[in-house]
Amino acid sequence: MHDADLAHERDYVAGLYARLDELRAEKRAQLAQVRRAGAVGTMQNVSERDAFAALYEDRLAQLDAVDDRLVFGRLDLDSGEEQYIGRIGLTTEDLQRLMVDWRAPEAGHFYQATAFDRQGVRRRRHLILQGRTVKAIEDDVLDAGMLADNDSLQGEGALLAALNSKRTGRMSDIVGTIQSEQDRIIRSSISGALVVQGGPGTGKTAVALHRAAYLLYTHRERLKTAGVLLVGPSSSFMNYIERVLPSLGETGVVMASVGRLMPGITTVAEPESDVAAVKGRLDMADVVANAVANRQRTPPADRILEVDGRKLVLTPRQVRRARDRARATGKPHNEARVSFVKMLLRELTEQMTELVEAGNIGNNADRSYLAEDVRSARDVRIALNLCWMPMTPEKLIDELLSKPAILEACTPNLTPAERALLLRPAGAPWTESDVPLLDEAAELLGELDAAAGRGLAQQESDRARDLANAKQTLVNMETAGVDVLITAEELMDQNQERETRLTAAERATTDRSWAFGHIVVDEAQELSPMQWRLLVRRCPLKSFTIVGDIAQTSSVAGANSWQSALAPMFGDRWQLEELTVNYRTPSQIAEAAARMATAAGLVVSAPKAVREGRWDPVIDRVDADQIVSRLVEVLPEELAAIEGGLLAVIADGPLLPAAGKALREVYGRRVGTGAGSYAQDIVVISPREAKGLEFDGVVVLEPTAMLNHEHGRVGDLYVAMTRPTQRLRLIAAAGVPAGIED
Ligand SMILES: Nc1ncnc2c1ncn2[C@@H]1O[C@H](COP(=O)(O)OP(=O)(O)OP(=O)(O)O)[C@@H](O)[C@H]1O
Repeated sequence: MHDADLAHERDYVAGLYARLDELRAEKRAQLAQVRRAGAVGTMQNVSERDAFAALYEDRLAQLDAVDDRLVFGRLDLDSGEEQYIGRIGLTTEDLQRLMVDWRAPEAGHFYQATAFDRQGVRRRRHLILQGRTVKAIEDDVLDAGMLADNDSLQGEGALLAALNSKRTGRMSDIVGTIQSEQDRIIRSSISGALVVQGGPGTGKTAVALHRAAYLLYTHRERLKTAGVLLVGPSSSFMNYIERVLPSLGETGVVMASVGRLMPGITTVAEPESDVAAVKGRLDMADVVANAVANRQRTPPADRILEVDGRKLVLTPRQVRRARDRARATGKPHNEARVSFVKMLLRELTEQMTELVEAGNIGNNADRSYLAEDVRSARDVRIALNLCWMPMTPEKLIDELLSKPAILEACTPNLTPAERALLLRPAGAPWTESDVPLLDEAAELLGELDAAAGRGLAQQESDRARDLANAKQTLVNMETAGVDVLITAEELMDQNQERETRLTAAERATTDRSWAFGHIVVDEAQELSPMQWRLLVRRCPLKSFTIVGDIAQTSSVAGANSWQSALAPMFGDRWQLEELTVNYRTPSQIAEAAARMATAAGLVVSAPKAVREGRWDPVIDRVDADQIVSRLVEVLPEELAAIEGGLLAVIADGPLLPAAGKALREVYGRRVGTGAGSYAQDIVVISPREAKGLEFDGVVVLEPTAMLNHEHGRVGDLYVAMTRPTQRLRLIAAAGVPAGIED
């Protein structure tokens, strides 16, 4: 019976792939036709042809991206209907449904139905594919009545197969095996802030990515113009996850690490965690505001300005009045400067006119040229700039952090020690924790070239023009013999969508005022209050998915509780969901990590591990000068245990370079160190770099150093111990942390 079922599924799945190929061929033919039509010159212009080509290219790219594990499930419903669930929706030519997109509402039953709450499902079938062939099927029979005539019940096999597979250094999607507690979160409402708390390995990152894909599918209208931003802790983490969304057929998500959120600025990690903590405090917003106000100065005494051999006087009172009026406009510094300058120039021109007229009584010549003389006089330009200097965010923050006098003037609430932490050489590289300061400055300074945005009337006339172009394009296409099944409005919207999608990604790097429709934040516990402030500015609707684990916080600027982290930006308007099952780490290792963390005083939500491992954690006790040599000695054993999988050596401080050097001597280019090296099979990294990643085997060097490190947090060791999917080894000289000594 099982064989018959398998044969049936193979036939069906072959049919799905045949349909996919057919659609691809169709789109390819349409694309070729458009290109040919363009080449013979019947197009109105090249951009119209390109617009049509882009439409087909997009569809083709989506169809190409879903080849791997195209279909993964089938539901047998009480109604007798059978529904296949896959990466995209497919229909026959005459619109009979062949496969349902996993994000469609009816596909939710595939992930949520249980024997207690069947939701009209009699049987859920997992299809496990190898290439395009069904290799195995596994059934969850939810309706007891079916059990009698069915002997192919195989429970959680698909999940376990996925979990036991070797890691590649890149995350893959979990669309075929999403579990019900995860699915509930993925499909929850878009409005407001949703916090997903979960211990290590509970699928928080996976859930965050699938949720982004779900939201784009379900709220396409709303999100196509605004876009979704996905924020992660580091660029190595972004590399790790970057393939997941394309594999789900989504390319409309802008992905950025927290250090990349200020357009045009590249950053390094903040080397000192104490510095990060001060820069991350919310009162830094006041410091930046003070720095801006500090650039709006009143001269201490009258200033004499020479214009064409005449002497004008600029008084502190005049400057103060102009400053107050300019501030009262409520505009940012650079834009308010226009009012300030205009007012003072008017007053100085009046003075100049009086002086000129005093020497030419009775002569009523036109004196309008005087305004230009005053405006362009060197003395005037210098004086006005000194009173209200046009500023870029980079210059403002660089000077704030490098000039002790400015720093002191702008930080009345900081202690001298805190000020000393902030001080750095002029022109020093920007760090991740400078980004929120730069962003705050950009907000308060405004555009240097305060060009007005496009007016409504302009937008309307643009739309009318686009529509006329789209109609003409369709006429041209039909004349050229292309079978056009689309209206002019659809074509125009499609083009605008494409434009905006490109623009959403582009504008994330060029326009800091872009407002996203939704923001997904991963490893959110690491964010400082100032980073939160920046993110909320990027999504004024406050539509957020926030995932993280408070117990894994390693940044000193990060959060101790969701309540304290979110209250300043969200008040109590956020909802908490929890993930409770650990899919990554075998139970022996997960329990050891939780015991260690609890003994060290950390409150952990220790999730239940979904599987047992083959090994308990291995602990080696050695002398301090033997840590690295022991590592080299045991590495062959560790590599053999994980049979060609990925191995990470996690260390901190001087041990990190020492381990990298020693291993490279033996294993050469197989060893990668630092960000971007996850293509290698042996990786030597710090706990911070390991955050969010996973490996088949992990060796932790000197665990107590991660606990007792001056700025370290228990979270660092907890992160390190919860990275493996198979095996964990600790090499310890300075004692074994409480909770795991045997
Ligand atoms: N439903 C699932 N089906 C298959 N694999 C899953 C499922 N849920 C999670 N996983 C796998 O478990 C591992 C851990 O997931 P993920 O990295 O998303 O967890 P996390 O909660 O972000 O972990 P951490 O906080 O420790 O970084 C990944 O390999 C992921 O693919």
